[in-house]
Amino acid sequence: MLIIGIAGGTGSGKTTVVRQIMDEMKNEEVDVISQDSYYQDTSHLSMGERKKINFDHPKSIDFDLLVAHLKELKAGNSIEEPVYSFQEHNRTKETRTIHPRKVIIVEGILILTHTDIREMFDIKIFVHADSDERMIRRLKRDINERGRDLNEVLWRYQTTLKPMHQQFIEPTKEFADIIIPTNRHNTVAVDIVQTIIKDRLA
Ligand SMILES: Nc1ncnc2c1ncn2[C@@H]1O[C@H](COP(=O)(O)OP(=O)(O)O)[C@@H](O)[C@H]1O
Ligand SMILES: O=c1ccn([C@@H]2O[C@H](COP(=O)(O)O)[C@@H](O)[C@H]2O)c(=O)[nH]1
Repeated sequence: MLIIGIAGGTGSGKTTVVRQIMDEMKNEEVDVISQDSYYQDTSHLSMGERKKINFDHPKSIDFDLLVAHLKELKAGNSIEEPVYSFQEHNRTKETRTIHPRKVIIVEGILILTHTDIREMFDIKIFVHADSDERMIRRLKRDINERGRDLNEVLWRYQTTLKPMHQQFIEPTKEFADIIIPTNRHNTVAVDIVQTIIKDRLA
C-alpha cells in the first residue's frame, strides 16, 4: 500500500488537488482519509464551549486514532472513519467504512506535524497558496458551506488560524518531498504526482 500525505494551510487547495489526483484513478485503487474526520470528540462540551476550541492546534486532533487506523489499513484490515460535522463542531454518530487500497491519501492541515504519521507516508506533499488567497477562499467556503458568518470567520482567522498556521503548519513544508503552488490551478504538478503514483504502483 502506498500512503500519500497532503498537507497545507486551510484553503490552500488540498481537497481540490486530491480530487484532481483521484480523477485519473479507479475507485478500487484509491481512497482518501481526511484529518478533519479525526477532530477530538467534543460531546461532553456545550455548543458555546465547542465554538471556543482552537481547531488549528495539533492538540485538537485525535492523532492516536488516526495512527491506529493507518496501521490497520496497512495490515490489510478495514476501518471505520468518523464522520465530522462542522456545524456541530463534533463527530456525528455515523462512520464511513474504508477498505485497504493500493493508494491511501491522507489530507489535512496538521498531518505533517506528527512524527509517527509522517514516517508512515511514502510521499509527502505540501500545497501552497499565499495567505491572502487562502483567507479569501476560506471566507467564501465557510460562509457558503459551513454555516459561518463574516465576523466568526474573521475572529477565528485572527485569534487561532493565522498564529497556528505560522507556528505549526508552515514549518512542516520542510518535510515535504513535493511543494505544489496553487495560487492558480496547477495541472502540471498534478500530472507529475499522478505519474509518480503510477510509477510506484507499476
Ligand atoms: N488553484 C485554485 N485556484 C482557485 N481556487 C481554488 C484553487 N484550489 C482550490 N480553490 C478553491 O478554494 C476553496 C478551498 O479549496 P479546498 O481544496 O477545499 O482547500 P483546502 O482543502 O486546502 O481547505 C474551494 O472553493 C476551491 O474551489
Ligand atoms: O469544528 C470545526 C473544526 C475545524 N474548523 C476549521 O477547519 C479548518 C480545517 O479544514 P480545511 O478543510 O483544511 O480548511 C481549520 O482551519 C479549522 O479552523 C472549523 O471551522 N470548525
